[in-house]
Amino acid sequence: MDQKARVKTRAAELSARFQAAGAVPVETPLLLPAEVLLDLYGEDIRGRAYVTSDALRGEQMLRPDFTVPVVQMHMAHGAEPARYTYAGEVFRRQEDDAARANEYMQVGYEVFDRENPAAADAEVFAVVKEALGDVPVRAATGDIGILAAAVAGLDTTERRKKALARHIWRPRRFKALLDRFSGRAEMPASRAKLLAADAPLDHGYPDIGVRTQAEVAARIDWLREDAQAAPISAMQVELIEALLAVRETLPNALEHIRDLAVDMPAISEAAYRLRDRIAAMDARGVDVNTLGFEASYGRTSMEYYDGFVFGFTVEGRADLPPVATGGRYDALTQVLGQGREIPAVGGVIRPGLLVDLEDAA
Ligand SMILES: N[C@@H](Cc1c[nH]c[nH+]1)C(=O)O
Repeated sequence: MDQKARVKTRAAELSARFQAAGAVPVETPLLLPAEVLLDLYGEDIRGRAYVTSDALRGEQMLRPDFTVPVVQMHMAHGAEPARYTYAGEVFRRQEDDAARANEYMQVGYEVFDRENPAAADAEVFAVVKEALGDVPVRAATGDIGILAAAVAGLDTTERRKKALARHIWRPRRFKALLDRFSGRAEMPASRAKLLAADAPLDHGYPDIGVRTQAEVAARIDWLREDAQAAPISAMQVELIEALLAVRETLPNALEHIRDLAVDMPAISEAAYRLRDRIAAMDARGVDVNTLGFEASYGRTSMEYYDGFVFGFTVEGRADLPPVATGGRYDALTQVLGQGREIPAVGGVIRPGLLVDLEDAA
């Protein structure tokens, strides 16, 4: 059998497994409206989606994933609770590694259930893990909700918190902002000059940039206002950095995070959710004592994640993308829900990688 046909067969097996776990098979269009949906993925995918124009329908893109169209479909006419599975191709441009596929299959499992989010997290993780069988993978878990709560709890202006929350996904920019907001980094001379000028927009040459004068003025206003705000305290910065550095087994991570929560009460709720998730995973037979938790895990993937995140990577093969990934995306259901929302979590397996690994075994 040729390789593509084998991958399809393997995908059908995975899909059958997910159906046996309670999921209903669904299909989504290959072409999606880019103007409405592309921003929901965040910067990485926005730069990597194949977008084309259509005179009648506006910008269209080749499906970069299934989660967004499945959420859209569920919010339009799905009954609750719901479990879905899908199998098909997704498309993402590769920027630096031509050897990586720009078109590959995903088989997914998504749970929309408001009853018990911790149990749903554990269910998705366990179902995906079991479907991976014996291939030598290493699992990592994280929680975007803990980071978001820590940022929301900072003692600083709303705008700064918003800026930091937006940059959770870009660790270097996040760090640079934190340095700036805490006064650890000096303001660059060029900016100091800009903020000091009376009429910074009267620069004497035509506007050729992508921003309008009004946008530039608004940005300068915010930089001025920000320059007046009190710095974020050194202690709060240290707490955030200590949190970002948490990287140990789940039970140890929980303990560590609870310690941090003493000085950072804003993360207490999220720490309870982590505790409940660990208990739910344990109840599903996951060996939580050896499972890793990295607070920074998932900070470079889909920007719709806002809670539990996980991935399975191939042991000793850092060159390969993860063979399975997933996470919780409660807020996405609200964005696409037109007034409705439902907690939701899911994950995908790449059957193409699985076939390669099984061949190599
Ligand atoms: N859609 C995600 C995986 C996922 C499914 N459900 C939740 N997350 C991806 O393609 O990376």
